[in-house]
Amino acid sequence: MASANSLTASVQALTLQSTTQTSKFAGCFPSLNPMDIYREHIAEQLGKAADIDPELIFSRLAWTNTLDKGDLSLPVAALRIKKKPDELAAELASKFPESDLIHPPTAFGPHIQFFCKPGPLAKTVLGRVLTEKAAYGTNGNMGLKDPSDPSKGKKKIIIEFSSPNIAKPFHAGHLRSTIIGGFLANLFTVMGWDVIKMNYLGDWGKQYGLLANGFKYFGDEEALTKDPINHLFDVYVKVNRIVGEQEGPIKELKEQIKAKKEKGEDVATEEAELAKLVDASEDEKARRYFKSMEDGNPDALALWARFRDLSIAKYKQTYARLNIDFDVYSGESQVKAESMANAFKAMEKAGVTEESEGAVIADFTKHGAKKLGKAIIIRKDGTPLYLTRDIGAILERDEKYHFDKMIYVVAAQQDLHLAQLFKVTELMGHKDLASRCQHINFGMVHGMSTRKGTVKFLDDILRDVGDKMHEVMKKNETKYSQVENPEETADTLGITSVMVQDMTGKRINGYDFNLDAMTSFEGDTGPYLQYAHARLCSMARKSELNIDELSSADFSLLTERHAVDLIRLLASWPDVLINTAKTLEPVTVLSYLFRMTHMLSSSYDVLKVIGSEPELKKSRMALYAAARQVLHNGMRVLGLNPVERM
Ligand SMILES: NC(=[NH2+])NCCC[C@H](N)C(=O)O
Repeated sequence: MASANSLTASVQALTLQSTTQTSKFAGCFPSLNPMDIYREHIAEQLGKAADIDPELIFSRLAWTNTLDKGDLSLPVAALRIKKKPDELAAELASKFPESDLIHPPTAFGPHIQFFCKPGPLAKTVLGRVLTEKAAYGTNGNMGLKDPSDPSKGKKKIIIEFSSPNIAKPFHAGHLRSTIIGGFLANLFTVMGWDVIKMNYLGDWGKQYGLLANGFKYFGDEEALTKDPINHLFDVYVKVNRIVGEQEGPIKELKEQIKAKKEKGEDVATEEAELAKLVDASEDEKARRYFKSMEDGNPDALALWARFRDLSIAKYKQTYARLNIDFDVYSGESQVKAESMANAFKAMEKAGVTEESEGAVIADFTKHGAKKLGKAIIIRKDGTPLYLTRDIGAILERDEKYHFDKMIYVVAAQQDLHLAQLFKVTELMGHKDLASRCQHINFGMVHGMSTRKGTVKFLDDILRDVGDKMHEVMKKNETKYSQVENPEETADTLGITSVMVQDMTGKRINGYDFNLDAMTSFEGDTGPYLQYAHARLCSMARKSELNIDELSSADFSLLTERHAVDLIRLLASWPDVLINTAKTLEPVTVLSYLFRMTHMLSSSYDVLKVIGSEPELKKSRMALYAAARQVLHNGMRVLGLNPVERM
């Protein structure tokens, strides 16, 4: 399983080996990243030939988006030499000495394009992929506090994601947060960070009172243990219906009182009646119940804790299907009153808060942040709010974990909330803490529902997509009969479909949840990606070669353009990961993987394995095995489970 924990092991093995082999350039790891061998080489050679600081050249060498632009490119304007860039590029290109590693470079406008010579590249890249396996592309040095002194340890990151609300549906926003957060956790893990995965549950508030009372009327012990999430939701819906029914008469009576008062009539009877209605209402009972929780009533807290524990146990099962396990189940309930009180004092002292109609508010417009408006910090009745808890929590986490970075993966609908949280933190005097925090947001998903109805629990969605994939698989009888565990494979393919659809665009773009589109084999979909992986696995089986011995193949036989381009693409995988650590976009990885699958599918006819001479067969199989490995590594970072047959 591609849990972040198993990824950690791959990273560590390689990092240890790389620290013994360092480069004179900062951030250059030739033993981890083949392209760094080339960057180092170009920087030194060009530096010497043209008398330019090699460090400057090294830091300006960029990767390319398409292979026709070279393997590395140097935008010469960045060298800050007073000459027309086009002329300078031509001049420097001509000065570049003959090299074993690089073809004579060409100037293309203001860029110099460098193309690697295929022979040595194939040897380095394929050799490494086949021996480093899951560790190829990882870079444990990126997460070190001090890359020149590993004994100082790793940087620590908290990634808070998923964070559903107990007893309410797990909606599309939580699904996206789960997918993106899981991906970020894997990404930072392969970059050598110490990652803490945190789930901040919506597990506190008046809705709990409602739920607890509702459970007295509609609860069923057996149903609760069997399927807590669905049962609690049922109870929640039923008791909410009563709340809805009671609202009408209360509202009516309030209007009557208002009208009578305007006419100057006596309303004593009506007011007494209203007080009675309100007092007996579920809403008021819920408020009282929650108050008893806040006051520490042991019975109320015990019931709440049971609901919470059962829900978490169930969530864990669902997360496991997505290859995710959390290190910490925190939640709104876990924020200490003391932390909120301390935060409140700090806010008061810093002049962030003020009184307004009995409540305490923060008016950001007075603190140079017009767009953030005003926010209530403490309600009129003295109770804290969602924002207040987040303020307490951010301080607690800072104290407890001493993190270098914290990411909140939350829908763009909460942009204002997180901006307010970070601003308050800064204004309270924790500017440094605020600067270590980042909101990773994302757009909305429309129309997420199952085929049978609109129930929006994650399990239902995953089951539905899995069923659909099962139908698709059954259509190919011969293949279907060879799949060992078709149900499990269908489940994996379904989950892949959902996740790939989610990661196809930039995070901020919303999309329509489209069951037919995501489960199709046409286009860049999850099933297509899995198919590409399964096909490479099948090729390895049919070749009857020993995959562990392929690194001894003669790579110089791989001379065709298709082979060379594929190797060049495999060479860039470590750079793709480094770039992803900057964009923090799953699509950066995903589009790389689809580029590879397209290249593979156009290679099969040209680079045949079966039927080729033994040596050629072996070297081509080595190429495909390396491609499979990188595909596998990329899918694992995305949180996908690559299948071997389908
Ligand atoms: N620290 C936070 N506020 N995280 C986001 C929590 C999301 C919240 N439970 C919701 O469903 O809307």
